[in-house]
Amino acid sequence: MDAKQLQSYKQHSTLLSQFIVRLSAFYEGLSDDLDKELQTLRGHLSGTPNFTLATVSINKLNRALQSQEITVKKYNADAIARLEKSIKVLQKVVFENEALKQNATKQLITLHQPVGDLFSIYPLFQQALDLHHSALTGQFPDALNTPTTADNADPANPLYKSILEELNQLLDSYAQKMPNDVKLLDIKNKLSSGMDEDELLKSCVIVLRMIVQDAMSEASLTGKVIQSLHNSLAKVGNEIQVSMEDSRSQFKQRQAGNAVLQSHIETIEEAVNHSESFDTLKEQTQYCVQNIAQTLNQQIQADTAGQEQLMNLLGSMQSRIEQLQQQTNIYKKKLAEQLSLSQTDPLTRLPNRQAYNDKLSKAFQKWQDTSEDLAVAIIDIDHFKSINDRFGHAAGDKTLQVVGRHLKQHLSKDAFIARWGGEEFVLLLPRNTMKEVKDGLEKMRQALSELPFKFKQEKVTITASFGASLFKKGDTPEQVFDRADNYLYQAKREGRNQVVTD
Ligand SMILES: Nc1nc2c(ncn2[C@@H]2O[C@H](COP(=O)(O)OP(=O)(O)OP(=O)(O)O)[C@@H](O)[C@H]2O)c(=O)[nH]1
Repeated sequence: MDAKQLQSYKQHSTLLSQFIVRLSAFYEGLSDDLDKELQTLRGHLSGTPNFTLATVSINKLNRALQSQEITVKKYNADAIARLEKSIKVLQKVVFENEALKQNATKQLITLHQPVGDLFSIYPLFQQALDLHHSALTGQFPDALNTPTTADNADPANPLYKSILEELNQLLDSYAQKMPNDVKLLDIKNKLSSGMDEDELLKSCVIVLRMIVQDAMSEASLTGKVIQSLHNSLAKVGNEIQVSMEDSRSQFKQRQAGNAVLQSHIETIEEAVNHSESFDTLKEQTQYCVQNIAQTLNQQIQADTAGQEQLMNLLGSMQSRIEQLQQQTNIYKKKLAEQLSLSQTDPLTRLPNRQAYNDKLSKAFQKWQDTSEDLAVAIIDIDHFKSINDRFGHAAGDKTLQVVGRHLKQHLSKDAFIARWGGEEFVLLLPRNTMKEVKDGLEKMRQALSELPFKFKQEKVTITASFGASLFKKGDTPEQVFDRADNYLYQAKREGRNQVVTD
């Protein structure tokens, strides 16, 4: 080897050593054993490289890297499984947000593609993070290819909107229970004047804490009532036990007394049969009669004491049972109130969706049994958002109350109305032909459009769109509801303020 070749060889080996040192630093962090060996290798190659020792180190690293490959594959598979799980959870949470739901589905499809190396997992994490970020803030990063909004708490974001609505409804129901609660009033005020994302989250936490506390005190009250019922029943049980034992011992005493009486009577019989003189007979009989009178007296006393005891016991049992009845009545009333509260929309005081579902299942059963006509109608106030936007949330609330009352007033006795949610109401109309349903809804619609609303000195016309459908053979409640809902959207599409039916 000449000097030139030697020089070139030295240059190559220095370059290679530097490259290996850099590459080894890049791979640091995969495992402690690898890190140690990589450090050793870097030591052998830095300064004046010692290739003999470096070769030993490289051989060791080769073996270690082979087993690391399996670990990395497992790590990738685990990470993908976790990502999939978290996106599926997210999908359930954002089920009302079409854009997010679609992005989540796209992500799931990407996650099903094979992932080879360690680095291709990072973009997947990045996408999942973006998706979660969008769900939390309503912002859609460019990576998700969806429109972005500058404002985190974009009021047009459906998720933000639905959280606001839910919060509003919760506040309404709690405001009835605690009309003077400062925190609730504060949240209500902030809600009506607009909330940013931070405030919305803080308010949700406060309301959640309130719900948990309420549920806990409810449970503790229930526990106390049950405990008190249990104690009263245990006392009644003990008293009955004592009374039964007393009765048993009284019965034994009476039997003993009867035996004494019997023996005195037998003695008299004996005396009558065998006495030799009248005086002896008289003496013996007198003695026995005295004993009989004494025994009878004792028995009468014991009976009276026993009866008094029994009367006392019955008296105390009666008052305890009355007490129990009072307690159970109070509790029954409370349960009935709770049931009615849980089935009532706090704002309009109309039955809520839960109550509608209960009523529907009964009405559906009846329709199956009797085949009597049954219709479902859905009513949606037109451009309701603009009432909120122009006159404020409180005006929107008032409108919902007035419209709810108006609709209820126009219903026949056996019809049922519930607030479905937001600005939507749902009706169950039994024993009406389609024509009768349509005529009735038409009158309702007409009368609503003539109601004199006035906000901030401005006269406002409120109208609503109606969709209705009759149960037909083989229908499920969901199918009828969907048909009515489609008619409602047809009414909206065709200009609003109209009724569309089968
Ligand atoms: N004040 C108030 N507003 C509510 C309540 N529930 C829902 N909303 C609002 O109702 C509005 C409904 O708006 P959209 O679904 O866009 O419908 P819309 O403006 O009625 O328009 P169309 O239905 O298409 O005629 C949203 O702005 C909700 O915030 C509530 O309890 N009180």
